Amino acid sequence: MNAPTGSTSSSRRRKPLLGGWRKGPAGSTADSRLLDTEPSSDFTHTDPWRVMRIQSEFVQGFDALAEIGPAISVFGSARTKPGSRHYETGVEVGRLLVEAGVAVITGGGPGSMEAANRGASEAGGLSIGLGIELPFEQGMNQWVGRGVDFRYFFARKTMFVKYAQGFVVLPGGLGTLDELFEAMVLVQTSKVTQFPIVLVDSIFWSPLLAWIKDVMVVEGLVSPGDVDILQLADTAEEAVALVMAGGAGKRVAAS
Ligand SMILES: CC(C)=CCNc1ncnc2c1ncn2[C@@H]1O[C@H](COP(=O)(O)O)[C@@H](O)[C@H]1O
Repeated sequence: MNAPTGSTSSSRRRKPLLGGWRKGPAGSTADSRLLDTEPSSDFTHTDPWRVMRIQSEFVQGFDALAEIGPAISVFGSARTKPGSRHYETGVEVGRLLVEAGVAVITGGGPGSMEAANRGASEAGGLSIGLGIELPFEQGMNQWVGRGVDFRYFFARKTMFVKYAQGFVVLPGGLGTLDELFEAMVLVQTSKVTQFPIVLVDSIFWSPLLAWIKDVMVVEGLVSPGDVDILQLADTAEEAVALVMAGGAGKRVAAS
């Protein structure tokens, strides 16, 4: 990009400027163009505009969550129904986490997310939902006390990790596995440390763990030690005890 004068000489060629001024129509300035009424709103669908929106999601998330104190993120199926075994375990996990002194963060949706928010809210704790815009309108579950809505999965996923000191993962589908494997990779690559990941319900998770050990480890695709990134629990009590043995428990003890 040229310097503001628009001139370059071959003998003293200027370095390209990052973020240099761009010449607009004659007689216009950045200010005047900003204040002009746009003839069309198409610009709001361009990538530079999206970058601003993405940036605003991070700012909004940081603002909402920076001061929540110790917290644990709870993941699990959007499809479990109240009264089902997995839903009731989720309620119990939410309640016990609050009793252990931490805030509960979920995806803010239905099913096991709602269950964990419900347990946290009924126990009088901070119940957080990080909602995601989806093609089918869902809305935040009614047990979310503090909600933040996201358009972009990746911005939302940053918040789950950044503001929690561990994950409890209830049985779930693709969304739950996506969140679980992202966390595993962050631990495997030391992007996060002291970050317990606790899977609840050995009947549900054992086949996946067996496949990791018997296929991935045997083929040399992951290290035997990578399996230890995950801990297995069968009850809400066990899960909360394991997850609180990490960074969240230390923060509660220190406060
Ligand atoms: C009934 C239905 C599909 C509702 C979707 N509504 C949702 N609202 C918020 N987060 C969601 C939703 N669906 C998936 N997720 C994300 O993916 C996980 C659940 O996906 P799944 O049901 O396991 O695959 C949750 O932990 C959540 O973070």
